[in-house]
Amino acid sequence: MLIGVIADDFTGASDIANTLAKGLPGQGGLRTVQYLGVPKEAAARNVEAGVIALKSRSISTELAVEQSLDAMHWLLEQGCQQIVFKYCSTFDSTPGGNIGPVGEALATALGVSGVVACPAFPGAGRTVYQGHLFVNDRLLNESGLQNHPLNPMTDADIRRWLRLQTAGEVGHVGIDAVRRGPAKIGSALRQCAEERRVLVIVDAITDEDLVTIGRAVADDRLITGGSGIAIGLPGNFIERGLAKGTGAVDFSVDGPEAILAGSCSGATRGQVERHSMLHPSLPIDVAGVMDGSVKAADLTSFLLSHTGNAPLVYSSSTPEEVQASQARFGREKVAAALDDLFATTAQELVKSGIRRLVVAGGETSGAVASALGYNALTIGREIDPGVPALLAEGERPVALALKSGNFGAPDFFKKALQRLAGR
Ligand SMILES: Nc1ncnc2c1ncn2[C@@H]1O[C@H](COP(=O)(O)OP(=O)(O)OP(=O)(O)O)[C@@H](O)[C@H]1O
Ligand SMILES: O=C(O)[C@@H](O)C(=O)CO
Repeated sequence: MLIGVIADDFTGASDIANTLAKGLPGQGGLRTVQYLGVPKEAAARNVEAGVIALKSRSISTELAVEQSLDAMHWLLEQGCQQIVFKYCSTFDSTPGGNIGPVGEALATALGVSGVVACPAFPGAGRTVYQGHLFVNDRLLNESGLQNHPLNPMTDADIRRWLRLQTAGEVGHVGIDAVRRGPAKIGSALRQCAEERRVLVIVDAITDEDLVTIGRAVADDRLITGGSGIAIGLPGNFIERGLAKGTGAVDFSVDGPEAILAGSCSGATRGQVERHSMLHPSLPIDVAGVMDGSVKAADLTSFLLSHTGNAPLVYSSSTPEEVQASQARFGREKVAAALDDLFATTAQELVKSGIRRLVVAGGETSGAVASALGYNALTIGREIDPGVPALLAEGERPVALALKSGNFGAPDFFKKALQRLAGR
């Protein structure tokens, strides 16, 4: 294993696994596997990039640091030369959140400083300019992310947001330095290290900027960012003859299908609206879930009775509805109840023979993937930017798409089911 990634949620892990497996056009990517939590056993020998999916974005800082360090140790034991800490391209975290503390703890453990922190993912509209994060043409705090159910993002200046979480000062390398090339980026990062700035927000607006940053950090032990930061990394190893460039695995799994959407993000709500016009779809009554009158069995029987027609169940709601439920039942309680519901539903679905499963939302996907107990998922072809097809191998293979809330085209659900079946 050459590159080891510690991802703070499940869909984020799939996202960066997709980038590593895809690589750059004409160059190829790395043979990549996504692990659900820190594996107990050694990785298979042909794995070139290992991505450990944690569920550490919204847990206590202490636990997030502990789990991330465990993951780092396992990855180093597998031979990794480079560790990447993957967080959300919209920098999802609270002011007391985990990006800063985990980044600093990994840097201390690896004895490094002046470490890149860059959430840019231009393919999904996320760019960093003058230390500010944009989603398409909007500042982060005006992009809809200010209404996120778990971590409302209310400041687009991610230097300032990160500084709320870190022990030390945060550095910044602007786009001018990035455009002057790898050597300039390297010297700017070294300067930050000399000033004892452990984490350094680096501007990036295009994929080319990210490739340039990738070249600048070819020999760095630690890199942090969104999936975009990995665009240039496979090439460093392929060019040196250390990786073969074989990348994503082609597979197809046909059979009964289901879609579960727990994300309330704008893109998912659009996908739900579009899909439910033409396919059997069941909205989840959140109050019913909270009083115990809506159960997993209700969701399962709906989905199983409509297989063949791409059935969907969803809790996705508008920001106003989410706020009303949270005010009535408590933010954590309602999230836990829904995550549990989706997890149990997924277990029952797979037991009943579902072979293709599409899940929308990072927390929701985490709950589902943990409940299904898959240890390792092979990375297949990209469905939409940031979302690969995943394969849980075994006697009865199950193909999955774990979609970040804000990812995917409006017709994502249908497209994902087709891609999983190799169509
Ligand atoms: N109707 C609802 N009311 C309140 N909370 C909800 C509702 N539907 C879902 N939730 C909770 O909101 C959270 C949504 O987070 P999730 O990570 O799944 O989606 P997301 O944040 O859009 O995706 P990502 O993290 O990939 O960007 C989950 O914990 C889920 O249980
Ligand atoms: O980086 C992103 O936007 C996604 O991979 C993600 O982490 C959303 O949960």
